[in-house]
Amino acid sequence: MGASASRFIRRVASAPNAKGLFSLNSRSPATTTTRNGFLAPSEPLPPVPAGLPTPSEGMTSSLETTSSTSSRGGYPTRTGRAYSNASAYKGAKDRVANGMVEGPGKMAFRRTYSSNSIKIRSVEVGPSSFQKIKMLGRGDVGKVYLVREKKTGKLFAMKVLSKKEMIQRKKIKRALTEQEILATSNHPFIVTLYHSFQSDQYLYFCMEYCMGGEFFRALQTRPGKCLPEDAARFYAAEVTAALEYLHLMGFIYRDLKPENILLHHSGHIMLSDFDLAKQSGQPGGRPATIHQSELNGMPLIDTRSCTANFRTNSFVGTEEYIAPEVIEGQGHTSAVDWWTLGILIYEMIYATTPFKGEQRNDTFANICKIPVHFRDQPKVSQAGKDVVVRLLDKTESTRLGSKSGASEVKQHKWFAKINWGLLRNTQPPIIPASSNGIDAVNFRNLQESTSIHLDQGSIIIQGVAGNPSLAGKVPTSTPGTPGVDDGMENVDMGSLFGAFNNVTLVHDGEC
Ligand SMILES: Nc1ncnc2c1ncn2[C@@H]1O[C@H](COP(=O)(O)OP(=O)(O)OP(=O)(O)O)[C@@H](O)[C@H]1O
Repeated sequence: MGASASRFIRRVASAPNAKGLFSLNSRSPATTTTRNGFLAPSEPLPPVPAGLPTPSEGMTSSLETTSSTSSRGGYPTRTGRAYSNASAYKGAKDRVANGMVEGPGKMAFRRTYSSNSIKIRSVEVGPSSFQKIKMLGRGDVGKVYLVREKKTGKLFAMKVLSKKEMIQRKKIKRALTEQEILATSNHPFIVTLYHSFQSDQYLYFCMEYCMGGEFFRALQTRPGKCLPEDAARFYAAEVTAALEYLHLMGFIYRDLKPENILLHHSGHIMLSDFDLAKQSGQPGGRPATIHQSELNGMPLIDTRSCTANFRTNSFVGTEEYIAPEVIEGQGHTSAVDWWTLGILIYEMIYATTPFKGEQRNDTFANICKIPVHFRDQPKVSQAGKDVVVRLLDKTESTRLGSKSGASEVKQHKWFAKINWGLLRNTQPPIIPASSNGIDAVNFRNLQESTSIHLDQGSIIIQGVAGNPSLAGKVPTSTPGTPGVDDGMENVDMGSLFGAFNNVTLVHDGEC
């Protein structure tokens, strides 16, 4: 592997810090099918109804183990992660408008945000409903496959996580968190979940297939491995819209990096990999408050208030993207996501992250101590440098976004050219190579030593996820015994994975 490639390898580390455990990580992409079209809700959100529950205040600390990560199949990666559960976003979804938007020369459908936009049903498929086509990516405890649903012929990305690995690496909570976020999110820039279910050995996430592959890989193939400032601004804007939505739902993402940004075939982004995300203690988040814009007096949603006063101590993230307050073990808030946005913008423009050191400790020391430095080339506007400096403010309380969240970031002058309401109708700077989907031209060729056979898995209906009405409709098996070996015979899989919901999610316009 070349030097430039190895530069991107983030090893995930596990080492206790002052107040919590510490975990770093890496990634790769995969997803599927289309829904009715594409468009994102980055326009100002309507006021939040009063009376929504408020989160517990004060500091919480979560203990999380970590994994180490290197490269995936020879493809550079980095690190970070966390956990959560299911009914969080309904409130947030209820707050947003929906509709159909007409863009220049074409019409696209916007995902809707009404409470009716996602219908949750008992799971209607199982592993054997799908035919495996190829492996798209792999992570610490799972693999992501391009699959075709036998009945409909539709393509999906199927993430398959090994229960045994999750137990051994203490990653169960993370999988539950990921499921909750995916199952409740309804945003054009967040990867869509269609089904989730479990067999005796695996958890399955059947997701939209992001045919454009990893944004990280797209960056690697650009001249100089970077983007012109205008293009960087476009992707930063889409990421900001996605973070705005997550914060509104009460989630802190905590693992923004190019490897976790997938590209829809249209070229728009789709955020993925939510196992490091953290729920702010309150399902649905805390009610947003409204501020008046200092620029034009318009009302602005304060997404910061949705996670306000929630601090967590987990040491998670990707080495070069970790915020100073995480390293220093002070606990952190949703402001960490604005820090990572600053690193992302810098990396998109300069093809490197700003604080990268020889060793991990050098990187951490740089993050905490040295100011961000801008090279002479490429030339970057003053506003571009300013937004990076403001996002990379080492003092969390004065960082851009720390007062009122996304609306504050969106108002920075660097984003003045962005039409937030039409972001989804804007032509993305990179249009992924077109493909029939099956050839997965935007993915590396990965070989797997041990293959997972989808036909051999039967769904387990159990715990809170269990639905008696499904008995007899899908093959079931007794949790905890068959196929689980190597000292796992006595592990009560039923209780460990009982909170993993077997569901089919029907999105607007689908049936
Ligand atoms: N929806 C998708 N569409 C296309 N490719 C995808 C999709 N989801 C994941 N992938 C591919 O699979 C790779 C691994 O996915 P992901 O990072 O979600 O797995 P993971 O097991 O959580 O990994 P990690 O250990 O880094 O958390 C991605 O980098 C990407 O290449």
